Amino acid sequence: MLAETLAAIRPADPHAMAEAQAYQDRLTKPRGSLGQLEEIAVRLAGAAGVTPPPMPEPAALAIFAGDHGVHARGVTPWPQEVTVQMVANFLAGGAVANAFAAQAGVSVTVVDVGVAADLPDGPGLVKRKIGYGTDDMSKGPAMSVDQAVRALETGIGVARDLVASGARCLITGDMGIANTTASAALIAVFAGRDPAEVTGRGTGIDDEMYQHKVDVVRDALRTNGLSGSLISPSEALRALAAVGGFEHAAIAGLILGGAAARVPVILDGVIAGAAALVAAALDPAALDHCVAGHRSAEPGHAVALDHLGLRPLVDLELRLGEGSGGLLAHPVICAAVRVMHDVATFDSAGVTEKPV
Ligand SMILES: O=C(O)c1ccc[n+]([C@@H]2O[C@H](COP(=O)([O-])O)[C@@H](O)[C@H]2O)c1
Ligand SMILES: Cc1cc2nc[nH]c2cc1C
Repeated sequence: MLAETLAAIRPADPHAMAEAQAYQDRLTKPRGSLGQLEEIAVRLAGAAGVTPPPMPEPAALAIFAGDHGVHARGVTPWPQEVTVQMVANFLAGGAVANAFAAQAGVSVTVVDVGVAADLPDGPGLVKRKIGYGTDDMSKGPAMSVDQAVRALETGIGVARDLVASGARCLITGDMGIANTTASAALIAVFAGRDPAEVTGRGTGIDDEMYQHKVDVVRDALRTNGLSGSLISPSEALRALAAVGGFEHAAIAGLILGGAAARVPVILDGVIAGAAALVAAALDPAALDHCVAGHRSAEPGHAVALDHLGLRPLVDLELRLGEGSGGLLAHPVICAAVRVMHDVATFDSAGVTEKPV
C-alpha cells in the first residue's frame, strides 16, 4: 500500500500554476494585493493540476492518538492517561479541536494508533491500535520498522476513506502526551540539527525538565545511531521507527494518502511538521499538496517548516496540537481559493487597469 501510494503521487503541475498566477493578475485587485493568499491559491492549482483549483471543502480533521515509552523518562509534567482521557473528550465533543471544527464546519475523526489503554467502541472512533504506546526511544528503537510501516499505512487508509466519503481537504491532528519529545528527535534527525535547537517546552515545562528533555533527545539519537540528515527512503523508515511515534507515522501516511488523491492536506503544529519531514523524505512531491496551517510556539516547528520550504499561514503562538492551528487556517485557505472562483476580471467588470 505504501509503495502504491508513493507511485501515485504527482508533483505540482507547473502549467496549472502559471495559468493560476496569470489569472490572479487579471482579477480586480492590484497585483499581489492578496499577499500569501495568492501564493496559496497558485500552489493549490498546481497540486490539483487545474485552474481554478477545486474548493477545499468539505474538510475532514483526523486526530491520531498514541502514547510514548519515552514518557517514563520524565519529559512532560502530564500523566500518560491524559492521552486516553482526551480521546474520550474528543469523542464527546468537548475539546478545543471540536470547538474549532464546529466553527469551521469540519468533520472530526479520531484514530487510535497506539494509545496505552483500551478504548470502547463508539461513533467517531477508528480503532487501529498498533501497540500500547511505543517503547522508550532513549533505550532502543521506539517501534519496529514493520510497526512504523503499519502506522504509515493506517494514515494512508484513513486518507483514502475520508476522501471516499467526500472530503476534499484533510487536516492533520494529534494527541499524545510526550509526543513533543519524539517530534524534537525526528526534527533533529531529518533537518540535521542539534537537539538543543529543536526541543521545546511542549505542554509547558520548567528549566530543569527542559534541560533533561534535551538530554533525553540526545540519548535517543545516540542509542539509535542517528546523526546528520537522512534522506534515502529506507533510512527514513528506520529513523521514523527509531525515534518517532505511532501518530507521527500515521500523519506522514495521511499526508502521502492526501497527496496521492490530489487532495490538499493542511498541516497543524510541530507533530505534523515532524511527520511532514518523514513524508518528504519518502517523496518530496508530497509537499506540493501540503499547506502549513500555522506555526506553533515549539522551536522545532519553525526549523521543520524552514527545512521543508513551507510558509505557515497563521501565527497565534498556539502550542496545543489536536489540529487546532490547521482548523483555524482552513477558512483562510477557502477564501484564497474562492477568490479564483468568484472575483471578476478587469475585462469582465469593465474596471480600468493601471497603465503599464
Ligand atoms: O502542535 C504543537 O505544536 C504542540 C505543541 C505543544 C504541545 N502539543 C500537544 O501536547 C501534547 C504533547 O506535549 P508534551 O509536553 O507532553 O510533549 C500532545 O498531545 C500535543 O498534541 C502540541
Ligand atoms: C489537557 C491537554 C489537552 C491536549 N490537547 C492536545 N494535547 C494536550 C495535552 C493536554 C495536557
